[in-house]
Amino acid sequence: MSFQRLAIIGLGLQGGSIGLAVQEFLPKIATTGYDISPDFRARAAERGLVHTVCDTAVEAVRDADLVIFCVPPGVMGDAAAAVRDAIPANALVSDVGSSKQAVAKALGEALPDHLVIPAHPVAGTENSGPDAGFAHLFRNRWCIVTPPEHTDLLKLSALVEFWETLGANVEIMTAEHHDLVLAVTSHLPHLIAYTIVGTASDLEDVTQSEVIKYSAGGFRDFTRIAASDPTMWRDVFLSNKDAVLTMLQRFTEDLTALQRAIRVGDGDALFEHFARTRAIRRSIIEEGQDDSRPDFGRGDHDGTKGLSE
Ligand SMILES: NC(=O)c1ccc[n+]([C@@H]2O[C@H](COP(=O)([O-])OP(=O)(O)OC[C@H]3O[C@@H](n4cnc5c(N)ncnc54)[C@H](O)[C@@H]3O)[C@@H](O)[C@H]2O)c1
Ligand SMILES: O=C(O)C(=O)C[C@]1(C(=O)O)C=C[C@@H](O)C=C1
Repeated sequence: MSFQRLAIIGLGLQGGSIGLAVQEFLPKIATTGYDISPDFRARAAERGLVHTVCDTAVEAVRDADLVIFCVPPGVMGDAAAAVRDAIPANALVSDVGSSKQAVAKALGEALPDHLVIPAHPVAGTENSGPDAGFAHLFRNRWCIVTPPEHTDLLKLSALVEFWETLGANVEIMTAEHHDLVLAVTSHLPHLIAYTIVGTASDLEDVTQSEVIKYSAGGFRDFTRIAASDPTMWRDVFLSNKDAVLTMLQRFTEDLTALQRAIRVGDGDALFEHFARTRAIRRSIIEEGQDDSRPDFGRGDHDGTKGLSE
């Protein structure tokens, strides 16, 4: 089976990118969309993020055979509950939330009579809103699908094919495993970036604005991450609390070990650690997952500038 009518709820970075990607790679699918912000709906229509921007969510989902919720994790349940009676009974419901157990629970409770197969494209930028989306966001990125047990295999494979056609490499895992893995690969790095940028800013009396002056170095990379959407990231940390706290505990222990190595002058320990992490970075690049793309997601709406094929 393949989908014919997609409804996207939330027309920001993710929703907008899905809308544009579908128009480019799955042009036979008719797309409708809704965003809670009237200004964003107007902008989404201007940019043509979907074929039809609707004034209500009910209108957007009414004829859909695939509905994807692209709203912050904390409002997934409310956004779904608002359209419970309007989503056709045989439609597949999915989402793009960055945490999976809490979002799956919220969607399941809001839509007890619908089939929900959650997903998470591990692809994004620090930008948000209807101007942030671009069609190639998912190209060569992972999309993790976390189906419930005993799910409809036909619909699952249609969803996998959908994401693959948008350019993603799909991986299937449990929501629990997803949340643990993403806690360390995505959520913790964001927490660290938010922390270091905040700390540096708090220290401005000491550094006399040198934070800004010298931020062309490694610090600049942290400021990009720390510019990510506050609403979304508040919700990610609250909705993946247990896994994040587990990983934070481990991280703190490792940081303390490095702190000790510096204090006692254990150069070997520091060198070994840094050599290991350098090798990790190089293996990521060898696997073709390097993301140091010039202009990646920074307003070119294409994301391809500077990309070598
Ligand atoms: N930003 C990333 O890098 C990234 C990557 C992968 C997944 N995600 C996930 O995707 C989802 C959306 O994130 P985004 O980056 O597109 O955020 P975004 O802020 O760009 O877009 C979210 C949109 O949802 C709208 N919205 C909020 N509440 C709504 C409601 N009740 N009904 C309809 N629209 C509503 C907002 O107005 C906004 O336009 C989140 O769950 C996030 O965890 C984000
Ligand atoms: O590149 C970025 O700006 C991102 O933060 C993208 C990123 C990530 O951590 O990798 C952020 C959140 C997601 O849910 C998925 C992707």
